[in-house]
Order: sequence, then structure tokens, then C-alpha cells
Amino acid sequence: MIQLQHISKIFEHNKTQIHALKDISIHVPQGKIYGVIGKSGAGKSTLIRCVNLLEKPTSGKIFFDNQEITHLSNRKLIEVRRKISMIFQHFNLLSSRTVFDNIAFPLELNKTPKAKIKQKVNDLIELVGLTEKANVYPANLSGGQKQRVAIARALASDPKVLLCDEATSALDPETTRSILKLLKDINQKLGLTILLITHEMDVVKQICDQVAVISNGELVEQSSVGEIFSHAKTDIARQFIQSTLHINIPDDYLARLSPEPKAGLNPLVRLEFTGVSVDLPLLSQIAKEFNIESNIISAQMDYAGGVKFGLMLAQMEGNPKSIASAIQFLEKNNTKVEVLGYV
Ligand SMILES: Nc1ncnc2c1ncn2[C@@H]1O[C@H](COP(=O)(O)OP(=O)(O)OP(=O)(O)O)[C@@H](O)[C@H]1O
Repeated sequence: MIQLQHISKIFEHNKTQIHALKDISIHVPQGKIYGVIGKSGAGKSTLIRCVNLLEKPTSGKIFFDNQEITHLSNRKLIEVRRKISMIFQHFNLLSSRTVFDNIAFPLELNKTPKAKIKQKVNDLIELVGLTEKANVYPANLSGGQKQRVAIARALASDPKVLLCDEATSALDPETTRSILKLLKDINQKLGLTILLITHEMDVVKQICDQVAVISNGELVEQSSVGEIFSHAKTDIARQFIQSTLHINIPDDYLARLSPEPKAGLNPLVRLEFTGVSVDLPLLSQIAKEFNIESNIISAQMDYAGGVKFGLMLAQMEGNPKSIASAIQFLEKNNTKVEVLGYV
């Protein structure tokens, strides 16, 4: 549906060059939800703005529906942009128009007959769950409701693709979940392809099928969501995954934690289970084979892209040689083990 081929973007600023995007190639398949994740300044906004050519890439090609659109005339670009809608972090609604009139706006610009506008806008209002709010002004809506209006407006032109520029970053976690659910419903009901950018792995985890990780303008990893959660290849992807798991060393353990092994102290380990290792009875195996007792301090398991993954903090008790063998055994069984210290 959308293909970016070798996209680079250089900004000139005060006579210095900023390489915002460096040779990025991605393919967003039809009907999928594709997430691009990166830290602040990684180049996400520039990337998504290149897709509908709000930003012209310095080099590279952009294809939409197998047609190259990189160098289209402005007139043709307007037509293409009707098929590639966009929603934004701050909603960008017209404050002087009601919910109904905001959604009707692109249809009015398009000279759609009034009766058709009425039917279509009412259908969209129902789709996004705002039937009671049709005549309300944006100032009297919550953030989540405003984003629903923006989504309905974006859908008015029957787009094939929806670009979401940090669409939930201004919303609280519960509202974020409801907007992501709405996006997923629309993706499934309408077969709409969605490309979103975010700095939150939770967003990727909740709705994306595929993900690309960008860092300093470079594409560092690209795969299905299940694959990245089970076999992340880069540290930055792992950091994003860990940010979705909230597991901390309790204060009383931190106070006692020694960085070096000492007689009478046991290692405090952080175990990262992904993919196959989650379902194996590894702790009972190390108990039987190496005589290691594991005192679980905290643990969290989760699902993403159909894959289970999780983190655990545990204190391992046993003789140092057996502990070393047990750690080797865990690593052989796809569990990442980090000794955080000794308690
Ligand atoms: N119009 C511009 N002129 C000059 N530099 C720019 C321009 N737009 C972006 N940049 C620079 O390009 C780099 C990437 O910016 P971009 O906004 O795409 O990152 P981002 O990942 O979206 O970050 P954030 O999440 O903070 O918005 C940054 O170094 C930024 O300062």
C-alpha cells in the first residue's frame, strides 16, 4: 500500500545540515497497522510527513498504491491526499464549528451534495460513538472526544490510509486505550491501512501488526510485533520493550544490594523471558538439576502480537558453581539473565 524507498531528508538550519532521515525503506502492507517508534528527535514526524509529502524527501521514492507520488504536481497531490488522511496529537479541529460541521468540512470543500453530507457525517458520528455530541463545539469536548471527531473527519474522504502522528500522546492511559480500540475497530471494519508514529511501545503493543524502530534518523529494526517482542535484535528495541514492563527492585533490596559477590549473599537476577522460554518450567528445572532455589520478588507477563513475554526479579540461592551453571542453562533456553547485584 505504502512504500518508502531509500528516503533521506536533510534540513538546512543556520548553515548546518541536519540529517533527519537516513536511507529509510519501509513497506506498509494493505490493511495492516504499522507502527514507527523512536525517541524524541529520532525523525518520526519527518518520516510520517514525507508519506503524504507535507515534507519533500531530499532523496528516495514514495509509492502509494503502486504509484510513485514523490514528484506529483500539487493538483494531483491534492487528489492523493484525499486517500491518505492524517490525525494529529493536538486534534487540529476548527473551534468555530460544531462536531457535525468539523466532520462535514472536507466534504463541503469537495462540493459533496448537502443530503449526502448529512447522511455521511451522521454515519461517521455514529461510527466514532459521538451521537450525543453532534451539535457541540470542540471547547466542550474532552481530549478523547476531540480525537474521535478528528478521526471521523479524517474518514470523511473515504481514505485508504490513515496516518496517525502521535495521536494518543496528549491523552490519559484509559482514553488512549479507547482511541486505540477505535482505530483497531476501524482498521478491521473498513480494511483501512494505518501508519502511526509513537514514542510509546504500549501503543505498538496494543494495536500494531508490524513495527519499525528508528534512531537518529536511521531504521534500526523492522519486524512483526510478535517477532520484536520475542527476539528484539537491538538494544534500543529492548529498551522500548522494557518500558512496557514496570518492574523495579524494592527499596529494601536496593538498600542491601552489594555490587560484588560476598560470602552469605545471593545474586539478585533479572530474567527476561520471550517467546518459547515463557512457557518452559525453567525455574523448577534449575531447582531439580542444579539445586537452585529461586525466591521470586516480582514478575510481569504480557502479550504482544500473539507472543507472551515477561520479566522477573528473583534471588537465586545455591552454591556459586551451581548458580553459574543454572544461569548458563537459562541462557541456553532463550532467557536473558542479568545479575543486578548480591543480597
Ligand atoms: N523544519 C525543520 N528544520 C530543521 N530541522 C528540523 C525540522 N524538522 C525537524 N528537524 C530536525 O530533524 C530531526 C528529527 O525531527 P523529528 O521532529 O522528525 O523527530 P521526532 O522523532 O518526531 O521527534 P519528537 O517526538 O520530539 O517530535 C530533529 O533533529 C529535528 O530538530
